[in-house]
Amino acid sequence: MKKRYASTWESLKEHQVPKWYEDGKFGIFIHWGLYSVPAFAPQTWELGEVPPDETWFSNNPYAEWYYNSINVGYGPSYDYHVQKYGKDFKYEQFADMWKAEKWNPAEWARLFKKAGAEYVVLTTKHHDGFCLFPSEYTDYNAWRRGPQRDIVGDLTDAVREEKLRMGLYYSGIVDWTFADDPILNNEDLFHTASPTFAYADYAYNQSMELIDRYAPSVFWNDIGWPRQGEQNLPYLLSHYYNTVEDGVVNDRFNDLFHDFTTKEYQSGSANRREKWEMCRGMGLSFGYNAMESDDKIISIEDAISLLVSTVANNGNLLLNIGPRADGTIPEEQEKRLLAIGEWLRVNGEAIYGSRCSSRESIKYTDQIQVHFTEREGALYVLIDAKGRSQVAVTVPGLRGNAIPLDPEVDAEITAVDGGLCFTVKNFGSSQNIAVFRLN
Ligand SMILES: C[C@@H]1N[C@H](CN)[C@@H](O)[C@H](O)[C@@H]1O
Repeated sequence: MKKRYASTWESLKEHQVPKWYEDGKFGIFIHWGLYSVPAFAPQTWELGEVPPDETWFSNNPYAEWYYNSINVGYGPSYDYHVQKYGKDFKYEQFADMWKAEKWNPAEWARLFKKAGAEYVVLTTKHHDGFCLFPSEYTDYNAWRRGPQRDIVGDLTDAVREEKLRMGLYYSGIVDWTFADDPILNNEDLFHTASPTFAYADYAYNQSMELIDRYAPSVFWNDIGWPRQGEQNLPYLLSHYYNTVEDGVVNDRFNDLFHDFTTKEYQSGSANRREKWEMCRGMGLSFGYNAMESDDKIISIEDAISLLVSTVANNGNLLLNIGPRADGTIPEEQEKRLLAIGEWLRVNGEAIYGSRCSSRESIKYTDQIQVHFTEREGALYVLIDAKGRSQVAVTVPGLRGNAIPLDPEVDAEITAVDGGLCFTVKNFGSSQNIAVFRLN
């Protein structure tokens, strides 16, 4: 019998994180929109590396923040805009330059499948207010302008064709088509955040549109929810769960409710006792930044290391791609997705469907860490030896027979006082992260 949720916080708190989300572990985030046309941001810091103050916001590395970065009227993006497009060029003009002329949603979905992802989360409306779906509440959308397609619907169909889960991102509290005072600190961010009841109703109505039309498996709200619309949330969320029984929501609803908590780069905190998700771009930006070349984005080894450390601590990794305006995925991003998929094809037994072990990760040095996961009664030992071709680590409290999941891994495991010593002489194709099943 399908559970019905009442529009009360008490009823919503009965919602459990669905098994697919606990098991899935790895998702692909996609930031695509008008900002993909200029595709520019200075390469400065990771979120959380510096305070969210004027220095951050006037040198914002997030290319999807291009509107605000030029709206502040100074800084690298403003200078770039004036030089490339001219002082009088309005951001809204990008709506007729974005054509997505090479976009093939089925190709994207096949790549995400090969990458080993279990779910996808696409921006439906980012802070700039441009919608990637035919909203009844604004003509500022990809059906009427630019691509003249239902981007959300077309990608949802393609993703589900590959038997992956489709999630939708919505910028709940920030929409620069309603309020666009320049943002130079977090106070501005939450003040500027569309301070009207009219906007609160708009956000509620568009969220209902997204739920009723696409039934997303993830409703990924960003930054917060309009204060004036907080009283709408219990109904909105109960409607979501009554529509999408195994749906999940994140923790960006003004700390009022969540299924899982979120980290973003170095910002946010993770508690291994509850489900959380780590999101980041491959470089410093979520939207495509044409300045971010192959040597400026996360290495394959570090991406897999992040996946392993996140999963071992009860998290999911939502790794972002920033497609070009024409609908192609930059080769350096595709290369990383395929390499992660390759690693998961060999070592995924320790990842998918696993659960956090009672054994906490062990950090021997900055380069050498050992993580643990458990699945179906087996313990998995994941040895991450960043940048090393060989390694020998003693893991306390282990005994028994350890088998490498990758037959190309050349390792010796010997019983020593109170533990097992793993001597890995060759990591094979496993990117310096060797996984062993302990029976
Ligand atoms: C996933 C990221 N979330 C931040 C807000 N923390 C956004 O400002 C950013 O553009 C991106 O969408």
